[in-house]
Amino acid sequence: MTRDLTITEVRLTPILVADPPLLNTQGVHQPYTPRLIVEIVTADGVTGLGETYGDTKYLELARPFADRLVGRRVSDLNALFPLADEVAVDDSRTSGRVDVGGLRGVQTADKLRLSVVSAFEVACLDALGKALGLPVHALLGGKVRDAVEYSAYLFYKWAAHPEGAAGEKDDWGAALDPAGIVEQARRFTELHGFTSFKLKGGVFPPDQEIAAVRALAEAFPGHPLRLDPNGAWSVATSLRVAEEIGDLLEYLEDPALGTPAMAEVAARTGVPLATNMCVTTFAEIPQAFAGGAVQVVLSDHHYWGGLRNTRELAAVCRTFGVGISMHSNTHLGISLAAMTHVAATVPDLHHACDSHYPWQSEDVLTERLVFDDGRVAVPDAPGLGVTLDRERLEFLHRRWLDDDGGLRERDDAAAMRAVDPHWVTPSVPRW
Ligand SMILES: O=C([O-])C(=O)C[C@H](O)[C@@H](O)C(=O)[O-]
Ligand SMILES: [Mg+2]
Repeated sequence: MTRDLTITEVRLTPILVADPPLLNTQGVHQPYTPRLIVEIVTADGVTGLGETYGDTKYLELARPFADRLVGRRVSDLNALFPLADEVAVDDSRTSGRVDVGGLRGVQTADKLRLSVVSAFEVACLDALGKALGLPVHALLGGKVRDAVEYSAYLFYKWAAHPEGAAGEKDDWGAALDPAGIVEQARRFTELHGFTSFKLKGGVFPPDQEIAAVRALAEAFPGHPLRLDPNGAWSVATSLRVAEEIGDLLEYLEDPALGTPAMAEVAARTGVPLATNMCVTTFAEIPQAFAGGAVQVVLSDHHYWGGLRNTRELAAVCRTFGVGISMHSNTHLGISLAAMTHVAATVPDLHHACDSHYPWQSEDVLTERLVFDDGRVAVPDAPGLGVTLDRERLEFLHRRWLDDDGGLRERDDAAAMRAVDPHWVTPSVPRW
């Protein structure tokens, strides 16, 4: 039977999804965060789904890119990259800028394009898989495991968004000290069975975060622990933390900002360093690997340009004896499915992946993905194996349409100013 894989329509739907008041070194998560849902429709009426960041800078690239795709085939994945190069990136988006206030490393024109391409690549793979009756992991060469392990992503958090701010209520309560973090971790294990834990740090002075890691180690002896202050510490502080709790950590994530500082820390501690900040593009790899700056790269298919690029990154890491795992920002089930498919195909994935998904009370799927014993079963249904809930999509899109513009750009520092009007993004090193 011949199939017509020609793309006849691309639908782009920006949405706002509820996000709890999670703290990081930049500030706090907004009550709602923007995401973009991509639907690619083929001549045969098959629809593929993808998901990426929904801030304006991505939307302004996604729209002209989507126009260029009509008439092409969902199997022409390599053509997505030169096609994306045709879309101009506004210089003001990149000059001297870092992504999301610095949480995701440099912001280059290529990286912005790749962050958009990734959603289209995933949507093409989903459509192709549905057309061929194959799961996405099969299109990537086949799974080497049946379930992918994720870690509990612990955050310092407030009980609620600031008084008067929009937002959904959550029942996690506040977590602002070691006891609160341990309680959050317990709840994560009860709900989802996670056995490894990552604490988002850089929020409180290092001694308080050291105390939280010690409390976790005491409550969960022998379980893998990570601490990620998003580059908030000096080299000296990073070394002190490594000295004090290094024996409790699976790895320390981006203790200091930038490859030279990470290399300095790495040279003077035996604690492995992971990053989703100093190696976020292929161009950054040579310097970081040559300098021994990182021992684990946290991939993220959104900004590395998709699932196939993630596998290429894994191959480069393997070549240089650098470990690989996965970073996460706020995301929904389409992306969790995509992460799970690609992670299932990477043989040397030896660390549990990060995922914000448990923090997301809203989704655009008819059925949420579940963590069982901290793992997501790799879907074997055609494509990604997920189904869009069009009513939910419409509802979340309506929220985006109704927003006066204040929430359409993720800005954790601005969200913090709702509570502390004098708050500015802390200069680095903060400690
Ligand atoms: O591992 C990381 O650095 C992150 O996950 C960055 C994220 O942006 C996270 O800090 C967040 O969303 O607050
Ligand atoms: Mg990180």
